[in-house]
Amino acid sequence: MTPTNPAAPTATGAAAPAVLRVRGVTKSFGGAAALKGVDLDLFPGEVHALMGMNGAGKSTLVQVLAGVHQADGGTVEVDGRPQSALSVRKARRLGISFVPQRRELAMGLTVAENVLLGDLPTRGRTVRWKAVRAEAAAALAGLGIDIAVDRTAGTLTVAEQTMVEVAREVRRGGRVLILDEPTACLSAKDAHRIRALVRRLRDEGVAIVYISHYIDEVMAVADRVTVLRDGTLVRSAPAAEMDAAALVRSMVGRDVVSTRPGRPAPKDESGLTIRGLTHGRAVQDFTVQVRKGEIVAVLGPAGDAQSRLFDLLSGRRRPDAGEVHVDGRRVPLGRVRASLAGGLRCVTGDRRALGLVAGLSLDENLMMASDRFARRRLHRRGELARRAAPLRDDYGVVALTGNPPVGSLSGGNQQKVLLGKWLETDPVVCFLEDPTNGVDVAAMADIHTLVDDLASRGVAVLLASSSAEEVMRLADRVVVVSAGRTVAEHDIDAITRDELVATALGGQPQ
Ligand SMILES: Nc1ncnc2c1ncn2[C@@H]1O[C@H](COP(=O)(O)OP(=O)(O)OP(=O)(O)O)[C@@H](O)[C@H]1O
Repeated sequence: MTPTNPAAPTATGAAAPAVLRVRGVTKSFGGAAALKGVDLDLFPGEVHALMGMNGAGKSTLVQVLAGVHQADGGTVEVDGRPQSALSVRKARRLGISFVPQRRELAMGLTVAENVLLGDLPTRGRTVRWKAVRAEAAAALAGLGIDIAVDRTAGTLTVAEQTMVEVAREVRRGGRVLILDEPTACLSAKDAHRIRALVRRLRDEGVAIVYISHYIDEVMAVADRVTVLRDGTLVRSAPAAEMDAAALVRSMVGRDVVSTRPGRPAPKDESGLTIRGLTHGRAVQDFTVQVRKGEIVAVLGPAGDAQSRLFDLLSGRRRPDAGEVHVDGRRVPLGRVRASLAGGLRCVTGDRRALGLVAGLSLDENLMMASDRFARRRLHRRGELARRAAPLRDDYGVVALTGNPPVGSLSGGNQQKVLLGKWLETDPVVCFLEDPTNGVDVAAMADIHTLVDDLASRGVAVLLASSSAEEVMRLADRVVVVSAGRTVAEHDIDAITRDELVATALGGQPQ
């Protein structure tokens, strides 16, 4: 099981010694083991995918390598030299760079300032701003990234933010680049740009650790794949020796099939009617009708129109124009309370910032929405656990220890808590923004079944998704949005996946 080869061929075919060699790394949190003796060899000029189900230990392992967590046991060698007690600073000095799931740019600063953060060129005590711009522009151009250096980081798309972070890390001398789900929630086009950048860095000799839940993507980009399950390495092999089904089996321990079920036909009554909804440039004249029991998808890059739709439908923001009707009744806009009272349940795509309260426990988060509707204020601890238990089961939420803070759960488990929290509160209409963001293949299949059940119960579902596969799997109809405007609308059985991707990329299907 342990990868024993001391050297592996690089993309150029030459043998090179491992830049990073990990042996028997263990790590526990509160007495529960997240890593149980993991080995990993990483070679220059390879894309090494790290795969596994939610909670398998991928993020913990890379955080040990990046010095964020200290391992309890085992060894890490960089260029053949054992490193004890890696800190973030030490890891960085050794050329190990980490781009975490959540982007970490200073959003108020410019792209140039972010690329050179911590290393601004100065003369005496004055920053040489011209040099800042020139050096940042050169760093970006050197990687083929076309982003103006004067733009404020906050105005960048998620894909652009990722590229700027990668440029910063490469400029700092990163020889090992760890990317934790760099394409989660990106449109097909943006994900393609990120993968092109990864291949380019690989060809320049950078060793890349690539965490992703997208099997097709891993098969396309990875040279080697290591699979973790329950904190243990179950397989490490060249990607060419694996196929998608075998990969799923080694991650999950069984086959996973997620096929479109025969759902009852939608009712004739409208569950949700949106007319002329407009907010700035993000959403322009958006009109859609969703019948009870129907799933209508809004396909477009995550982030812009989709999060704005979340803001408008949930009442967080008031639109410039437009009307929303739920079950035939007009819902006052711009007030969260009115949106909830109207029967709308909106599940955000930004679970960390908007969806969950990180400091509260798993069970408290899971029951928070139901308790709000029941106007329940006081909890006895045992009672909370008793009420939350069936929901944990139904939504397949798994924690290492009893009832930890929700923020310590793996990404996929957090996503299940978020869905459980809202879907159990008698919705008339659900707006779901990228509901399988960051979840593993098995959880993805589970969540798709939950959404099917929701529609079968007669709920009108508006699904914002950046994944054509997900839209094909779930939706009855699809609305394609680009730059805030609807550019196409199709019945799902009247369009193929490839035509859908082509439309989303800007062209009209023939
Ligand atoms: N700081 C922490 N405190 C307590 N438990 C933690 C902490 N960090 C991780 N864990 C637990 O360790 C296990 C491994 O988590 P990890 O985040 O490494 O999984 P993962 O494979 O990256 O999952 P995902 O695909 O969902 O991101 C999980 O059960 C998680 O709840």
